[in-house]
Amino acid sequence: MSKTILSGRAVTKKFRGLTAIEDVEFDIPEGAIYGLIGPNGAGKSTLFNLITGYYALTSGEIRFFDRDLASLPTYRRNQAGIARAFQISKPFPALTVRENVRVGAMFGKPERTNFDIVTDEALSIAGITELADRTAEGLTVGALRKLEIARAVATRPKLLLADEPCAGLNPTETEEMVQCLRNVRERGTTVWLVEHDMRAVTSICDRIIVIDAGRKIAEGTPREVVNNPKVIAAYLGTPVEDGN
Ligand SMILES: Nc1ncnc2c1ncn2[C@@H]1O[C@H](COP(=O)(O)OP(=O)(O)OP(=O)(O)O)[C@@H](O)[C@H]1O
Repeated sequence: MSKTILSGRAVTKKFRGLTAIEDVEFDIPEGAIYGLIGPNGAGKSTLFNLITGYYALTSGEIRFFDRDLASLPTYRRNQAGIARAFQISKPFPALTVRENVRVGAMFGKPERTNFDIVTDEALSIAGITELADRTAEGLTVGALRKLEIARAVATRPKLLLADEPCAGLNPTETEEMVQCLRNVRERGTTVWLVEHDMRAVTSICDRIIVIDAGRKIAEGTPREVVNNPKVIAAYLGTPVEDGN
C-alpha cells in the first residue's frame, strides 16, 4: 500500500453566510492520479485554494504527508512540494517557452544549481521540447496549457493540482494533455485534477472524488463513479461510458 500524500479531515470553508466546503474528507495515495468533479459552484476551486493556502480553513485539517498545513503560507506549501497548474496560463509573453519554464525551476529554490537540467526535463515531460525556443506569445491554447504544466513540474513538486487541464482543447490536444499528465505521474508526482471533460477524466484517473454543493457525495474508480446514481443525479445527468 502506498503512503498517503495528502489528507483532509472535516475540511470546511465558509464565506460569510455561504458554506462552500463542508466536512470534506480525502486521502490521496502517493503516485496516484485522482480526479475532482462536480457541478459549477460545487466548491472544487475552493478546495484546491484551501490546499494551496490561498484560502484559510474555517475548520478541519489538511495534512501533506505528516505535516499539518495550517501554519504554512502558500509559498512554503509550494516549497514543500505542492504545485498548481491553472487553467489560464499567464506566461511572460516576451520570454521563450524555455525561459518561462526556467523561471518555474528557479522559483523559491535559490540553493539549486541544475536549473537547465530541471528545465529540459519539465519541457520533455510536458511534450514541448520542440517549442522551447519560441516566444510564449502566440502559442496555441493546447501549447499554453502544456507550458503551464511544465512550469509547475519545473518546481519538482510531489503533488500537482491541475485546474481543468483539458478545458477548451480539441480531441488531439486532449489526448496529448492526458499523455502529459501520465508523464508527470511517471516522473513520480502525484496528480489531482479538476476536470469537466468526462472522457479525459475517466481515462486517466485511478479514482475520482465527487462534490456537490460543498459536500463529498461519492468517491471511487471511474466506473463506480459514472454509475453512481447520486453522481448521475447531481452532475452527469445521463450515464457516461468510462474511458477505460
Ligand atoms: N472568495 C469568495 N467569496 C465568496 N464566495 C466564494 C468565494 N470563492 C468561492 N465562493 C463561492 O463558493 C462556492 C463554490 O465556488 P467554487 O468556485 O469553489 O466552485 P467550483 O466547483 O470550482 O465551480 P466551477 O466548476 O464553476 O469552477 C460558490 O458558491 C462560489 O460563489
